[in-house]
Amino acid sequence: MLIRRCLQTSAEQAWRSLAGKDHAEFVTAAMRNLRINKTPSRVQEAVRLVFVLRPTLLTIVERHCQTASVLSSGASAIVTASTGSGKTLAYLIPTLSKHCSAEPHTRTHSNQYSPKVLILTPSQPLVLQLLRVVSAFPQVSATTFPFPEGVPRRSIGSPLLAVSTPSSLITGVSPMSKSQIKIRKGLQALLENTETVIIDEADQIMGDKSSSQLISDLVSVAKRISKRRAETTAAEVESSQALENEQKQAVRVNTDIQFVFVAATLEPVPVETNLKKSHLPRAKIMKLVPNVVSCDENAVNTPPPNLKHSFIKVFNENEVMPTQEPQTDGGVATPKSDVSEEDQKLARLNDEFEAKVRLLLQAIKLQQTSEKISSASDKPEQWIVFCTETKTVQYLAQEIEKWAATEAGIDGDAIQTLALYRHIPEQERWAILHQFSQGTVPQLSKTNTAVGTHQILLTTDFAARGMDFANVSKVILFDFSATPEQYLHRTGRTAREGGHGHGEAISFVGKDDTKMMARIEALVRRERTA
Ligand SMILES: Nc1ncnc2c1ncn2[C@@H]1O[C@H](COP(=O)(O)OP(=O)(O)OP(=O)(O)O)[C@@H](O)[C@H]1O
Repeated sequence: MLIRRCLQTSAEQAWRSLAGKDHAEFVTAAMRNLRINKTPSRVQEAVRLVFVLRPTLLTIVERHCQTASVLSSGASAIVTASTGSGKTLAYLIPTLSKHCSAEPHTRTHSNQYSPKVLILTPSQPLVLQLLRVVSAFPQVSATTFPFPEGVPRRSIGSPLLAVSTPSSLITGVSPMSKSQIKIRKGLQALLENTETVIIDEADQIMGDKSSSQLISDLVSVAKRISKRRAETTAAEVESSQALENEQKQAVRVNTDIQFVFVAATLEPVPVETNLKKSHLPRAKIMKLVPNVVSCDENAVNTPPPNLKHSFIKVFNENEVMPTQEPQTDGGVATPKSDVSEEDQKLARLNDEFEAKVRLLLQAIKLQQTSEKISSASDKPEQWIVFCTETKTVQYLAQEIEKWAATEAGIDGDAIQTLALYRHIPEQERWAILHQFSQGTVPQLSKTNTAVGTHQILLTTDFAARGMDFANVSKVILFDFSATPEQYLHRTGRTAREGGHGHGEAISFVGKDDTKMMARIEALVRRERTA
């Protein structure tokens, strides 16, 4: 424990020392820190890595200093910071620099396909997004797990990093059977050379029964592997004459497989009284990995600093709901309405829905007309509209297109709607994600060149977590969030760029959403006044 703390402190000092350096010093210090081999190609790669990432790296080092130092030390950690604050690079930089700079694999076992770093994330789009981020590190060999079909294993070789979803991991390690024994056996083979396991969106993964069972299996398999490694290493180290006592202990410490749990939301906000504390994700993690270190880089469950929140009520606040029983008022009975309560509710929901559609169209029109004032930029204005149900996404996509084609003063050709949801064919889904993340609108043939283009992604919670689109200026909650966590993740698709980005979240609030709105307003106010 003491050795681990020493390692952590020295790593923290090393990372902190990078933050205040000028460029030349920075490169030298970073390279020394990354302990890159002095072979020409490695030096070139290291320089490229440091130069390409330098501005981001500097802020990350400053902002996520505790995370960088804890992860460099090899300790298991829970990393929490708000959406868009740069958690991905905050865990990738120390993890990859540690593994890239390590001397040639000292502990390679028979399974040459076992990755050094395994990352689990809840959905396939996030798997691909992560691989895109990792491609900025030229020396890192990364792949999906299961390994891509049709690619010979020889050409994959020994990947440094593999990314998977919980369900793909289970299928990959045990394709024919879902029996616990087979899965654990498969995990044993997969983790043979693994040194770090990262669980992104950890609250979502720990909140799902089968995924959380998988994490528990991973931890127990990792314990067994770590124990075996420790025994082997201890025997080798003890017999070595060259190492000092302290060095021998340090080698022993590093035989543990490191677990890193990453999340923007980890506890319900505020903690639900009817939930047992032991069922909460953080408690579950701490039970599984008792020596885990918490790196709460800013308070957990907080919205990004530059995000503006607006709530628009779409119901008549003065309307009095009829009660079920006839009321007596001074002896005069109020007659019971002919229309059933259920029908009245349906009529109200219908009115609210229509009001939301009108508001959305008005907002688009306002955007289009204000764009005429500012000169059109080459990048489209990007919005994300969240709906609860797929059928609302499909309906809105059609409605906006129809409206834009006929509405006076609107250049329909300048507006592109993209509808994204879970059950859309995979090819189409990738095309939409690619188009929106690139911010390209190739098929638009604007008639009015003074008008900027406007790209509107209509989606469900399928795209609420983790998706990183650089230029989203507005998130509209067409359907209000059911929980504060859902609110934080949906609205967190804007105001990103490591916390430097600005954005606006507009929520349409129905009568049934008022209690949740009060909770969320309190959360947002708490953050503003903090
Ligand atoms: N210091 C920085 N300056 C500018 N951009 C940054 C900085 N740090 C990170 N970014 C960028 O901010 C974006 C958001 O980062 P990332 O996807 O890691 O967020 P996150 O914290 O994981 O959010 P979420 O919880 O929503 O998944 C990325 O495009 C990243 O490159």
